[in-house]
Amino acid sequence: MGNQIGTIGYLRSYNQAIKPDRKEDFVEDNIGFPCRVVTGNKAVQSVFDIDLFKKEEFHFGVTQVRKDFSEGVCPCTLSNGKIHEKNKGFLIEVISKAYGEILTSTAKSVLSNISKWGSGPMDDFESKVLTVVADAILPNIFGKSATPFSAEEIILYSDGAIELRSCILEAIAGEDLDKTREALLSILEKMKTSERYRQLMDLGKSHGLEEKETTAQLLLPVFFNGLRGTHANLVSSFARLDTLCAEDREELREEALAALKKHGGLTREALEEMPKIESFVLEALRACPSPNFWSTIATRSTTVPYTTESGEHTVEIKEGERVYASSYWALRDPAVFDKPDDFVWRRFLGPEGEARREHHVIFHGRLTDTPAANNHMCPGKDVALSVIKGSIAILNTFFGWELQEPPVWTGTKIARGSQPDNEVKTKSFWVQRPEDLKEIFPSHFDDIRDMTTCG
Ligand code: HEM
Repeated sequence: MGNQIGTIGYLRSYNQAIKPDRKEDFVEDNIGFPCRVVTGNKAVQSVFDIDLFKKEEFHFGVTQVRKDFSEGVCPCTLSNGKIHEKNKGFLIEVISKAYGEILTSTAKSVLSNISKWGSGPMDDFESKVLTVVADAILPNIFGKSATPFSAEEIILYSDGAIELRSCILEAIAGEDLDKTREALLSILEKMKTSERYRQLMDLGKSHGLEEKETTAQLLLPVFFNGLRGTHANLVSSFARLDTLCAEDREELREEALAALKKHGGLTREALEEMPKIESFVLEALRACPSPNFWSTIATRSTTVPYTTESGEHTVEIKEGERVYASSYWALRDPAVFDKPDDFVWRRFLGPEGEARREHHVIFHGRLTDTPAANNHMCPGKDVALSVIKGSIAILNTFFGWELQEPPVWTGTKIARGSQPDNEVKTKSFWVQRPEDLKEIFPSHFDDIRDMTTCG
């Protein structure tokens, strides 16, 4: 298959274009360039080995980072070797500092944003959710900026900073990057005037990074990997709530309410007492993960062993071969997830659910693994899970809504990633259990109570 046909197939059918037959886990394919597509859950574990597979600098699968938007600095995610270790070491420190207050700021962000939403239809609901994510995460990294980062500029910058790979489409005629450039400059200005900018630069220096490199690592890795990644998975998790029956929604609500009451708010102890919320969120992230792939290049010719239902296999990979691993299909591998196409929100409960975390590879590693400077696992795993679980617990417990359309996921829409094919828009939004909301979050109650209440 040629590059052109491969591109058309992938852009048209996205995950479905690489649907596996489950007999072979390293399939030769073309998704705009020749590659091995890896879809088995056990097989992707070998792709995490950074001695065998490296990142293609500046490239994410079918897309590439525009060098003029990153000042020619390769973002952490796509760097290798010693440079990756410096970048990752710095970001691990930045993100672990952000983790301390993440639940307090998540509760504050969700409730203060909701107080501005009103109860009428919200056609821009998804961008409102991005503001929630930005307000929860960014103050823990940059301190309190005089002017907060806006969802609009984050979308403009992160959409424009990435383009289709040049070998796929020579150029997208007439693309207007002026707005992207303006958004980039606005984000940079807010970063530079933020409370913690100097501290961040000093931290970068202690990891051997110059100011330009430190700034670049705070841009794409935080605003694209971090915010857009968390946003896509939160929108999906929110929409999945709509697919549950009323009894199941109530069961999740009761669990969260008891934990929030007992601990007087969204604390780490409270979240630990919400295994059902956690299982629901992990299942939402399994059913439609964002990102849905990892692209790598073989560092040397090698023989990779792997197991499928039909037994033990080996595959010969040549040096320089592109290996494109699909988390979408790895998380739907029937060898490790029973009835993978069904949304089973209790899947990650109990001892069996605990064991299944080993196969939950959304963060580029097992959920039970630890991100480190010498692996490519996501350093924002705990921050992201706290924001998503905390937001879902508050939304489902104290609020009700009706969507304009029921969500549908086909895995065919590249522009939607993990989110439902149809944009999530609300028809109405209301407060429920106002007395409990007042008891647990008194300082937010006055701002919210004017919304229509119910229950
Ligand atoms: C649910 C939300 C998130 C998911 C599913 C996710 C997933 C991932 C995945 C799969 C990778 C590896 C990408 C690759 O190798 O191609 C990655 C890398 C990364 N993520 Fe996340 N991420 C999320 C949220 C975050 C957050 C909140 C942050 C930071 C605030 C963050 C920062 C990073 C960074 C810096 C890397 C590069 C790691 C490296 O190169 O070693 N992510 N993430």
